[in-house]
Amino acid sequence: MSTQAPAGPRTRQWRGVIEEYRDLLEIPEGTPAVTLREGGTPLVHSEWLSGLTGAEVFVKVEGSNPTGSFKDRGMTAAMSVAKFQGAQACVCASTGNTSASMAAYAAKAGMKPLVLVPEGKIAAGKMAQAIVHGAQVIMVRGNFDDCLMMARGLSEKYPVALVNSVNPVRLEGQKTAAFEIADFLGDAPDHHVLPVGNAGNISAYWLGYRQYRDLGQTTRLPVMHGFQAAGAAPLVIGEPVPNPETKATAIRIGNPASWDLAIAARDQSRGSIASVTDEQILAAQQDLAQRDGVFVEPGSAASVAGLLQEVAAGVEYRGSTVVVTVTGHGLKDTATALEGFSAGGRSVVDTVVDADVDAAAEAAGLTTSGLA
Ligand SMILES: Cc1ncc(COP(=O)(O)O)c(C=O)c1O
Ligand SMILES: N[C@@H](CCOP(=O)(O)O)C(=O)O
Repeated sequence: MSTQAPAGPRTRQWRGVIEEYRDLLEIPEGTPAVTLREGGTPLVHSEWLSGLTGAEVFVKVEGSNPTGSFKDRGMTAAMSVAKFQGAQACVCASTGNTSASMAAYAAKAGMKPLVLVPEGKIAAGKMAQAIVHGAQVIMVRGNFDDCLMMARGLSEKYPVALVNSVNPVRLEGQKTAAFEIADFLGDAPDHHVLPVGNAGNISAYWLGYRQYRDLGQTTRLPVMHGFQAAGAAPLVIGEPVPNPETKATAIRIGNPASWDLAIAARDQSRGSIASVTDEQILAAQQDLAQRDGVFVEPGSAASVAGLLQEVAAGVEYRGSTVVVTVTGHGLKDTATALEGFSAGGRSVVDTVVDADVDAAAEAAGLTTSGLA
């Protein structure tokens, strides 16, 4: 161990995606950043998924953003521009994460946040975020698609900025995840796997990958693999789903706003958009948590479930580089995670003992020479 003090700071502070990539973003010149220093999220090597696929698999952990999801990348951009253009209030429809993110950035910007959510279908953690950040939350008797129709209507009729991903500035912010991945790997990956709901994110990644390739920052484009929940898979069946249903409430969306952009990303990359069941999603959530130490929410685990499904079907990844985006933090929806845990046949609380060291050791199967 050195006895010398370090010469200077070991790390510089990450400045947030606008300041890190401003010259690559289409936002009005001179827009001051409303930022919580989002982005710069970990790209974690997965020994588990690499072993299964024969590829080098990395997990892009977007739950490490300030409000716990990838939405923050888009929200810093949309809210910065809205504020710069004089908006005093903002609105979004949400399955939870967009509202949590918008509420936090509205607080930072000093704007009034108005949230429209499908009644009874938002995970408790996300709802708490929106409320605690001071949003006015309106519950709608309907699904996300109804809420988005209302949010669009409100922004057309009243002076409120719409910050869902139909606002193109949101995609500008979200495409920075592709830049970060390419910067870290030194090139674009061969394959990119991610969950798809309203379809803004797959569109944003594709925008980012193409921009970097066109600028000569990368030599190739990845094949995009999107995954929807089986009960909410309009892009897979090729038509809107009037009553989408899935335990992965984040992606409980029947008529994605960025439909055409997502199909373009799929086709231009010679990729695919397929579906996975809720059982596969919850199993993948547990596996990722227990094998790689990354706890994600169910909607995020659709990407991991999708990769596992492709490997089981014999899709060949050997020798390639694969990035799997996991979009939101597991702590946002502990109820569904624990439900999935019990459904897998395990009791949530394993054991209760008296305050006694040996009783705890016995319950844990520990002996003085190791594990029993
Ligand atoms: C955690 C999570 N994952 C994935 C998605 C899907 O992203 P997108 O709507 O951009 O397709 C969402 C929101 O829809 C989400 O909240
Ligand atoms: N999962 C999203 C749905 C809205 O998506 P957006 O990207 O269009 O804002 C959410 O968290 O609300």
